[in-house]
Parts: sequence; structure tokens; C-alpha cells
Amino acid sequence: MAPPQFIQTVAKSALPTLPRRAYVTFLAGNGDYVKGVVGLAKGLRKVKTIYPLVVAVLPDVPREHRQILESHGCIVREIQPVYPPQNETQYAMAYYVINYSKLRIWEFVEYKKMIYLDGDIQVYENIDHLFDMQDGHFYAVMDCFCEKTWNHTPQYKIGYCQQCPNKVQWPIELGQPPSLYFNAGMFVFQPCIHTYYDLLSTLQVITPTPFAEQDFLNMYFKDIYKPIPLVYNFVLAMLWRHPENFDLHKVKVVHYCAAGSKPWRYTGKEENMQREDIKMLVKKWWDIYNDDSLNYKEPLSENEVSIVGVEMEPFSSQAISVVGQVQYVKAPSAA
Ligand SMILES: O=c1ccn([C@@H]2O[C@H](COP(=O)(O)OP(=O)(O)O)[C@@H](O)[C@H]2O)c(=O)[nH]1
Ligand SMILES: OC[C@H]1O[C@H](O[C@@H]2[C@@H](O)[C@H](O)[C@@H](O)[C@H](O)[C@@H]2O)[C@H](O)[C@@H](O)[C@H]1O
Ligand SMILES: [Mn+2]
Repeated sequence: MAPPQFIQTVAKSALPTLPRRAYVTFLAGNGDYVKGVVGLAKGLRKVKTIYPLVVAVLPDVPREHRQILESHGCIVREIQPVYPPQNETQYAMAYYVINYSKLRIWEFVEYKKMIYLDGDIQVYENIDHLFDMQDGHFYAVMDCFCEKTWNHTPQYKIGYCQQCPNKVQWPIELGQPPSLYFNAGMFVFQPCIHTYYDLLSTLQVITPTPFAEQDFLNMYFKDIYKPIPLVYNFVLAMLWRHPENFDLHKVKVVHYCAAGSKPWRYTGKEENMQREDIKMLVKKWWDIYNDDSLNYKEPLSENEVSIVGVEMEPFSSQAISVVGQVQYVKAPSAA
């Protein structure tokens, strides 16, 4: 029987070019957002992604929550908070200030490419193909400006939205129309240590604005931003703001970001929350969250562990068999 070391070498060479890719999300605090992340981990497993889910956690995420995430196959990575320079900003939501900590994910350079997903996102169809898009761009979905959270902007005041740019034309008096603006709940990016330090140092010389890191990322990446179809980050307000722009059946990724819509906090009482489409989408989230068949299963044999441990991370133990490109190394027969 081959010695274990040999088996490992074979395993490595059997997996020569698995690209270093992962999904990544962000978790802060000891509240209920951990449920969002568990739901996301299960959703990614359901669509049979071949990539792991990394969770960037702030130090205030309690040990029990980290353990829950690991028990669902997530890779937990602690990050330190990032603070913007002090100023008088009224954030659209008070907690957005912690969102600057998302910038730490540029430091995850053991991955060549990552897809960031907010914890209040669910993935209903496989989107692994997004990793294959050309390098050198920042990919994300264009946001909608029609909700009250935008009432501090000229866009909102004149009723201009990039989702329907011809409905209200951008007035000449206001100068150039704003550049395309993405929602930062989902984006495809390349970790890079140079970019990481530059993001952090640039942050220290800007004035924070209401959409926090989202405004900042929009400013920073505006020259390499490429919009992708809204099926990759369907913000719920689209349902009532731009019903003509999409076919709900084709939506792959849902972002539960309208007031009252977080599935684990759904009250049904806030504005729009009695809509049938919202109720259906909230139920769809819960069906995944409650599905025990989507719980993470430890790899079957020690050899699988070693392959997985070396090359990828927990999610791949299922992925490998799904993709079929990569062979399991057979467990050695009983000695
Ligand atoms: O108490 C909090 C608030 C936010 N978040 C993380 O920060 C993201 C951005 O916040 P949120 O999605 O609530 O913003 P929205 O998309 O609703 O504007 C969340 O998805 C979580 O990943 C968190 O972990 N704990
Ligand atoms: O810190 C800024 C945040 O901004 C974003 O949410 C907003 C925004 O995009 C608006 O367009 C909507 O109207 C609003 O409801 C929504 O909350 C991201 O989802 C979140 O991850 C985070 O980046
Ligand atoms: Mn969100």
C-alpha cells in the first residue's frame, strides 16, 4: 500500500490547476446576521458551487457564532474593524459605519478572485461562471435610486434613476450625469495587497458619505467598473420600482435589502412587506435555511480531507464529485 505521503502527492498533482477562488461575506456583531450567513452557506451548497465560502468576521462576533459557521463548512477569518475619518456624516443607516471593514477582504490574497456577497443575500442558481470573467475589472450590479434611503441625493430629488435613465432626463444645469453606480452587496473583485493599502490610505483622506463603503468603492473603482445583469444582485425594491426591467424567474441572486425584508427579521408589517412576491421570496429563503439535507457533511475519508485541506476548503468536498473534472483519490484498502 502506498504510504500516506505518496497518496498526498498524487492528490496534489491530480488537482493541478484549481484556481484560487472563493465566495466571501462579512459578519459583524453578536446579533442575528449570523442566520443570514448560515442561510447563504446552505444556499451556495444547494446550487453546488465548487468554491468555498469565507466569512470575514469582526472581533465582536462571538465564538459560538464562529463555530456555527464552521459547522456549516465556512472558512472563518477574523478581520479588524476599519474606521473612516471622523466627521458629521449622517449614514443612510447608522450601522453602515462598520461596513468600511469590508475593505479588509482585499487582503485575502491567497485567493486570486473572489465574489463578495452580503449576508442578506441568497443565491438560487449557480453563479460560479462569474469567476471566469476577464480579470482587471470590478463587476457589480447597478443600484436603484428610488427608495427613501436616497433622499439626500439630487438623483432622488429629481426622480432620476439609472434603471430607467430616459424617464427623467438628467438636467443640463446639474452638469455631467452621475457615473454608473453599483450596489455593493455583491461584487466580483481581485484581492491585491497594493490595492488593499491604497484603499485604506485613500479612505483616510476622503469625507465619509451616507452609503459608506458603497459610495467609497464606487468612487475608487469607477474607471474599471463593469455592470453585470441585475439577475446577479436583485435588490428587492426593483419589484415595485422597475417591474418592467426583469423576469423574476430568471433572477439568480436575491438581495433582501429593503426595509423589513431580512428573512430572519421579517415582520410582514413594514411597507411593501405584504406583497405576494416578497412573501414568496422570504419563504424561499426559509426553505433553504430549514433544509437539513443542506447541512455540511464532513468528507467521507481521511484522504478526501487531505486533498480538500491541501487544495481547496470544505465546500469542494461536494464540489469535486459534482464537477467530475477532478478525481477522488481512493481510500487505501484495509491494510
Ligand atoms: O449588524 C450587522 C449589520 C451588517 N452586517 C453585515 O453587513 C452587510 C451589509 O448590511 P445590510 O445587508 O444590512 O445592508 P443593506 O444591504 O440592507 O443596506 C450585511 O449583509 C452583513 O453581511 C452584519 O454582519 N451585522
Ligand atoms: O453601506 C452601504 C450599504 O449599501 C447598500 O445598501 C443600500 C443601497 O444600495 C441602496 O441603494 C438601497 O436603497 C438601500 O435600501 C440599501 O440598504 C448595500 O446593500 C450594503 O451592502 C451596504 O454596502
Ligand atoms: Mn445587504
